[in-house]
Amino acid sequence: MSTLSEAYRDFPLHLHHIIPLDFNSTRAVPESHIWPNSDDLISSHDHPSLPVIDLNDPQVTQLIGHACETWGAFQLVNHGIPLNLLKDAESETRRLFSLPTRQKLKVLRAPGGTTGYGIARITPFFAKYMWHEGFTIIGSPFDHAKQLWPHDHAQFCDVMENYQKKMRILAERLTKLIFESLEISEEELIWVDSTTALQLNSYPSCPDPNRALGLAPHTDTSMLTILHQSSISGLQIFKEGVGWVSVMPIADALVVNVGDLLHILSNARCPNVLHRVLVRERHRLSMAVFYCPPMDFNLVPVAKSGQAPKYRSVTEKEFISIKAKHLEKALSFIKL
Ligand SMILES: C=C1C[C@]23C[C@H]1CC[C@H]2[C@@]12CCC[C@@](C)(C(=O)O1)[C@H]2[C@@H]3C(=O)O
Ligand SMILES: O=C(O)CCC(=O)C(=O)O
Ligand SMILES: [Fe+2]
Repeated sequence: MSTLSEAYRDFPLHLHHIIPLDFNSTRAVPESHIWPNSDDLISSHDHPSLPVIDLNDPQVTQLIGHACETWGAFQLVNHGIPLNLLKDAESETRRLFSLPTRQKLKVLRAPGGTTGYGIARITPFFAKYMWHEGFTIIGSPFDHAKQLWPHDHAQFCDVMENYQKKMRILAERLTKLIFESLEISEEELIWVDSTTALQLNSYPSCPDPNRALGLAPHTDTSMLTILHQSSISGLQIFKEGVGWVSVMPIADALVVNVGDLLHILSNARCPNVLHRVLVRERHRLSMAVFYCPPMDFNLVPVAKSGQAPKYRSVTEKEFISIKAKHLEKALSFIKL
């Protein structure tokens, strides 16, 4: 097994855990999409906010290291990704989700597949459905784009391929800075064969935003994730001792968060930050790039001197399989 797609092939989903609601023809939130404890969805405002880091800051290594160890996330400015690429990617994302439902269903994710249109993979673990539709790209989106726009797919493909390429370079740069600050020695293997998955997210306009949820609380199955959110708020991260903290959209900034794989590799020094997405009356978009080492990469926890390893070593593919079956309980299976 060598690719991300292959890693998920053994865990096919039922179609009702893939096909989104037809949001265009839904006037009220159906029972299936109403989440209990909706009080918890109203966020408070008097709490610290996520650090904002300038990639050109002379202290950037320490700043990023500290943010990863305390919050497991930060906002990044001056990241070097061309701003018109962010804009183009967002507008291509909008073009995709604006298509009629029957058109989007042509590129529905296969039950054992990873790429294409559908709801979040984590859906089967929750009693309620999320107010969300997604489109996952790994490598070239050509085959799907050609089905969506038989004569007009070049722009979508160019933008999405370029976006992945640039984000991968940024993810590598950030990973190197984090490794340097945590004193994790680099293994060549990581830089050569790492993969990225690009997840386009759409949270349709919701008639009753306080009772629905865009994405249920989850951690990402990645080394790190680089997210671009549109100007509409909704993302929240859970901070130990504080609670749910909203990540306020900053124009042109990127949100970077620690995933499960860096959490393991850092011997739990970096929290794999739990996050969720609230919905709004207005349509919200986001684009997430999941940066993952090669599938047979062996995650060996690197402890600070004098500390014992908290997890046993595990290959990425083994961890992905455990997580596909057990979701948030996955880490308890490798705990020492
Ligand atoms: C590389 C990845 C990361 C995946 C699976 C695969 C492709 C799609 C990603 C997401 C995107 C939406 C949230 C999430 C929780 C989901 O359900 O699908 C993510 C998941 C993970 O982080 O586990
Ligand atoms: O839409 C967002 O702000 C977050 C998306 C997310 O958490 C994900 O795609 O894993
Ligand atoms: Fe996420």
